[in-house]
Amino acid sequence: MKEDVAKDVTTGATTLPAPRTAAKDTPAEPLLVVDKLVKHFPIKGGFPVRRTVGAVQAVDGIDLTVHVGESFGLVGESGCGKSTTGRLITRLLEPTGGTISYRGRDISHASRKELAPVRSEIQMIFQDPYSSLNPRQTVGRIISAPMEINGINPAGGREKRVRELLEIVGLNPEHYNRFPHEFSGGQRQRIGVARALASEPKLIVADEPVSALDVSIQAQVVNLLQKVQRELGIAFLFIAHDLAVVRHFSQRVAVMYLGKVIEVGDRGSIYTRPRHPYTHALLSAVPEVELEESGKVRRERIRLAGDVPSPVSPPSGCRFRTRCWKAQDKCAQEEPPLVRLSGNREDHLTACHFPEDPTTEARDEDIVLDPALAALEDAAEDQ
Ligand SMILES: Nc1ncnc2c1ncn2[C@@H]1O[C@H](COP(=O)(O)OP(=O)(O)OP(=O)(O)O)[C@@H](O)[C@H]1O
Repeated sequence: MKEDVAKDVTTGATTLPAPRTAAKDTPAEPLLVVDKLVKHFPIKGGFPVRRTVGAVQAVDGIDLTVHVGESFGLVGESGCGKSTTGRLITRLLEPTGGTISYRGRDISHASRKELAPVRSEIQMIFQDPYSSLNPRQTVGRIISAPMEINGINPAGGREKRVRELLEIVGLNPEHYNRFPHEFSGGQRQRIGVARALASEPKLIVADEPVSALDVSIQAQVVNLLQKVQRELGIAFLFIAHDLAVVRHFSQRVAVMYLGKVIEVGDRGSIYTRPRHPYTHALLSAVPEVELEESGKVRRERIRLAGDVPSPVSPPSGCRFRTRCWKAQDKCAQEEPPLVRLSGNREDHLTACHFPEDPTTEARDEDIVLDPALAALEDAAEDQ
């Protein structure tokens, strides 16, 4: 992103510099490799001496690979360990076990000093655009801070670059000296995107970046992130509980349940032929308002019984078995490995002893997007 931002001569609009990778090519080079990653938060108890009496098994042995320039979606219900995974990858948290490799280098336990060159390349966008921006700093200060920290000196100076970034994210460069409270939620999230871009990242971990926003605004911010991902070739780990948003944005998707990845694969495969009952249930729970209105047959919604069990003492074997309508004795005894099932594409892996039928299809119709997101998706497909 050191390239100068070009002015479109016909419209005068600022456009993004040339992409680092051909956005529509299938990315193959691994950027981030997560191997058997574990994060257990200790629970302290006892009196008078406090000791560890248990652990919250927030992330319990997950494998993920994000390729250069790829958008990878991580989905699952609240509490399944998505945010913890994002914070481990950005090294805001120290892993309990496993490894995180970035561009072939193990950064799992790298010191602050060792992490310094990597920190600028891996950025995070947070869920809450209100608490993630310092209210006492101007927008200019907020966005230029990563450049200062990482010693980035763009041609023309940092202020010029901040103004360019404001324009790239759809904000008025004249608002350089304004404070966060002067902006709406969507605008604040755009400031968060500009701040993430300021350090010229190769990977952005976006943790529920639109879930706090109004649906109409969500579409705009997703559109911006998609533009950034495609045009700058920045890889994204897009964390969301909303399958519709992830489908719109991500080329590959991993589904988490209680600290484990239970299914992973390319978007088409996961959404049209989910093999894990949990993925199937999540897909069936996406609102089908439009489907009803259009008179199409309504797919039966799978209602998951009960709540997600406690990550302090997760069920034996398959963690989903206590809510699964297909569970048998084997599910309590043996943890199902995450493997390719027959009939699936090579990169579609599922952890289930009794998976869904591979011929189950037309799942696409289960996913009815909010009209604003649907319009956006249509526009993206036309490009
Ligand atoms: N610092 C912490 N100390 C103890 N437990 C924690 C800590 N952070 C997260 N947890 C627990 O780890 C589990 C996973 O939390 P996490 O926030 O990663 O889930 P999530 O899928 O991102 O959910 P949400 O969307 O609600 O944030 C939860 O049970 C949570 O209570």
